[in-house]
Amino acid sequence: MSEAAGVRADASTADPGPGSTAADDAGALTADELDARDELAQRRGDFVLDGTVYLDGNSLGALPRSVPARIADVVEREWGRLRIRSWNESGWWSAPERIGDRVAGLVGAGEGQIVVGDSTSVNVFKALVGAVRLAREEHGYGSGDGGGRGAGRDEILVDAATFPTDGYIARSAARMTGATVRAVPVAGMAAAAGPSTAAVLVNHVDYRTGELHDLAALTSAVHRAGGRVVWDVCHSAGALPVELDAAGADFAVGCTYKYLNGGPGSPAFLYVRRELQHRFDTPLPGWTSHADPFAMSDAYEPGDGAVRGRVGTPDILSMLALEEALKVWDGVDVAAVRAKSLALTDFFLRQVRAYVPGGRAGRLRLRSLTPEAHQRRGSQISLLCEDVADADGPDGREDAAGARRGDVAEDVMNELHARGVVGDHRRPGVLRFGFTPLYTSFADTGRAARTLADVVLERGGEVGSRPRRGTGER
Ligand SMILES: Cc1ncc(COP(=O)(O)O)c(C=O)c1O
Ligand SMILES: Nc1c(O)cccc1C(=O)C[C@H](N)C(=O)O
Repeated sequence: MSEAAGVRADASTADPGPGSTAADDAGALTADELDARDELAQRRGDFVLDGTVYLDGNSLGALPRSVPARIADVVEREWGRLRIRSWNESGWWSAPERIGDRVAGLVGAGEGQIVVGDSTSVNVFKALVGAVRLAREEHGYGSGDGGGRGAGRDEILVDAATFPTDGYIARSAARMTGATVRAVPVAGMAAAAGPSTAAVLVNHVDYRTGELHDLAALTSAVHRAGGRVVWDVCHSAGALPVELDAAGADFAVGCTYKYLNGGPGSPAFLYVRRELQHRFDTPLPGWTSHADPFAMSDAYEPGDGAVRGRVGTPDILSMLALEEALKVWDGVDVAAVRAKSLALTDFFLRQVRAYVPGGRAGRLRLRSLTPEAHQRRGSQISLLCEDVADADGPDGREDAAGARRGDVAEDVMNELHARGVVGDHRRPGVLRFGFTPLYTSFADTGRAARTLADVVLERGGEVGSRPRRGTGER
């Protein structure tokens, strides 16, 4: 048995910290025991993995084994031999809605409400402008861009910690619609929504900290204020139950290359709630969203249903890679994925705390930015890693001259990569570890925690001082 696999995750010796929810049955089990009980364990074989511990599926998911052969078939047979016939005979034309329905099942949406295509950034634009236009129409200000200024419903609230692209696009959407943007921390968003709120744009899980926000409660609050809400579910789709329909979400966007494993740059998705679809006034009314695209008419007449979210020709190769990748979800219950995700992140935190007691590793300090409470935790753990011997404060900040000093977290992550543990680093000072329950094992997780401890203790000047059996290892 490897050392990592033999680590006992004993909640009584690890220090789970205030508010911890770690004292569960799993707390007394080793990685091997947890892997033996894991009902998703056999899914790991569906992916191409090597000897590294891959904890970066929240940026780019691993390759499902069946994708290369499917792509070869699409290229050689569907494109190479069937050529133009494939738009109909191979189902290329209807792929955005067909694959949208497959994604729908993973994000709590009924069929006919999701279309796959474009990037998340482009879909944020469609959804946000659509939401502003809808809110204005509902409040009698007309849907004309710019027509709402001063008349009310002229504000877009954006998650203050948003992934940057959402904020950039929101500011452009605001300029186009004559609205203004206000950045608000998600915790204050419900209170901030009011009579001037047209639309609210929120990340379901914070990409930097891994904090999970309450989609249902915030959606209700925005609705009570008369606004419309757009959820960015990039970091929750495929990681935890999203429940778009049940929450009454208006719009949602998400990417498919993270927990859905669609591949680099795989198409994103757009959800428009069924009752709103006929009033969705897209700012990008491309020809493939037309009611009769091949009429090639001068006049735009929007199609019905999810098709209205389309723009131009679908990116078939990426889209069909995604469709194949989604087959790993056949027979998988998202609730089981969530349960395993929480068990993995609990296990990781317990192990790190046991190996680096008090988060102190000589001159380095580790502190979790990810909420302890399960209902507020996504599927990643973010650890702030600072060099406290640095008199000017946390690494990575700008000094008085505006120069960015070295970020010790970046060095630590580079060293983790060199030792076969792949997470990522976000400035300043954040080590991110994403846990994809379909292919991450508890043995992987134990090895990652142990390697992290080795690296920070060495870097912090406490070489070789990691407790070898601090968590009750056998
Ligand atoms: C929350 C979030 N939104 C949007 C994006 C950007 O998506 P894209 O680059 O596919 O447009 C990302 C990641 O890149 C993200 O994490
Ligand atoms: N989309 C990415 C890319 O094209 C290159 C590198 C990283 C990404 C990411 O997805 C980053 C990710 N959204 C994040 O949460 O930081």
